[in-house]
Amino acid sequence: WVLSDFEVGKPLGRGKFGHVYLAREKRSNQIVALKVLFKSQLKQSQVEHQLRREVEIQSHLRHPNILRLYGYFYDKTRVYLILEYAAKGELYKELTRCKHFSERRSATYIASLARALIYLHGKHVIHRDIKPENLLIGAQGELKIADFGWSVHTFNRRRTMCGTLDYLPPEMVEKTEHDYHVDIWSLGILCYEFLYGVPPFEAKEHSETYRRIVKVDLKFPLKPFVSPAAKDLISQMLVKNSAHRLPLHKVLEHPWIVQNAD
Ligand SMILES: CC(C)CCNC(=O)Cn1cc(-c2ccc3c(-c4nc5ccccc5[nH]4)n[nH]c3c2)cn1
Repeated sequence: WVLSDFEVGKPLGRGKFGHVYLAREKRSNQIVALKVLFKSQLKQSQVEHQLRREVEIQSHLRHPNILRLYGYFYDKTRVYLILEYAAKGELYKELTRCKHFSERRSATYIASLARALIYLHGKHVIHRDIKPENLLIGAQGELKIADFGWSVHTFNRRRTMCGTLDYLPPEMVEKTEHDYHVDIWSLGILCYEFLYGVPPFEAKEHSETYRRIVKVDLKFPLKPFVSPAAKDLISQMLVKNSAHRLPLHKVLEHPWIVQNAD
């Protein structure tokens, strides 16, 4: 691929390492999201090797709820990633607009994320940044995990450096070992945030958020009304001991998911 294969359109978003543009591949007329990364910035952040590895992993992932990486190319100064275009944009903007989602919409999203995570764990890939900022919505309203953070493999220092702490599980806050159970914790946080519009351990100060996470200080507000079944599922995922968190296949069998997910 070369840049002239594409007709580049409006910017879709700005990431830490570069911008994403709407683009059309001229021969096929296929609409894509073209992410442009500056080599200079990659070099100074020493992420070139990590980027190469993530591109390698992502290009082999095929799942309806994981944003596709179709390919990549580079020129003298930039690296270009050819990504799937998600026609209905960023999920967190939709969540902000709606304040919170219905139980049916939340359960449908959680079920598709659980299936995507089962697929990823089957490929020994954990720790996707599954917070709202990293989720996009496809043309049919389906959820797409768009891993902005390149946190595909086991270690991922990125999250603790910047971005929200709300999604960190106790074992990460306490800097102990962590494994794929972290994704079940994050799914529980996401389910809570879909239903209430805010993450469960949100606090003004980081130190207070940390304290609430390690204590699993889980409280369910009276408003908006959320069914006991939904609270039951969240309570089985936000468990301090990672081995006791509800396994992903059990999430898909939970009554709240079975009764509410499309
Ligand atoms: C290291 C590499 C393999 C990671 C690859 N993944 C990423 O770079 C993550 N990433 C995805 C994007 C991204 C951002 C926005 C979109 C969009 C999109 N569709 C929109 C519709 C309306 C308004 C905004 C939209 N953004 N579709 N696909 C995207 C893809 C940016 N970074």
